[in-house]
Amino acid sequence: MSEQTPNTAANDIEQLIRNQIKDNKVILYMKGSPQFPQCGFSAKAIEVLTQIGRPFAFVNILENPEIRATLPQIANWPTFPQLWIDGELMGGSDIILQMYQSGELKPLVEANSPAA
Ligand SMILES: N[C@@H](CCC(=O)N[C@@H](CS)C(=O)NCC(=O)O)C(=O)O
Repeated sequence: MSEQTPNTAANDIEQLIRNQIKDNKVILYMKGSPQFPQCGFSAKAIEVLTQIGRPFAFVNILENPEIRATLPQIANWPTFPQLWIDGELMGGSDIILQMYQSGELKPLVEANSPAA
């Protein structure tokens, strides 16, 4: 039935996101790419993760409008970037920076991402 299509599509996107978060222990949803962040907040998150120096996955939400629309509802967090570690949302760029400065973030990333 055609009226089921939107819900089915939304469920597919939600499942895709849940799989990304499950399959990638450190994943950043961001605007642009690590090489070319397209927002100052995403650039700040990348600076921190680059300092930590462990591999991480990323999703460019500018190229994935469905993820951009759906993730904030799943996460209950309205903005990007979003850093997820081991299935949990850490937060956006302010929290990422705070956690880095407090010394909390580096060991957490290291525990969830082996050196390349
Ligand atoms: N203080 C926030 C700033 C992030 C923010 O305001 N992001 C905006 C502009 S890049 C955003 O994602 N808006 C929703 C959208 O563009 O979909 C943080 O710590 O991450």
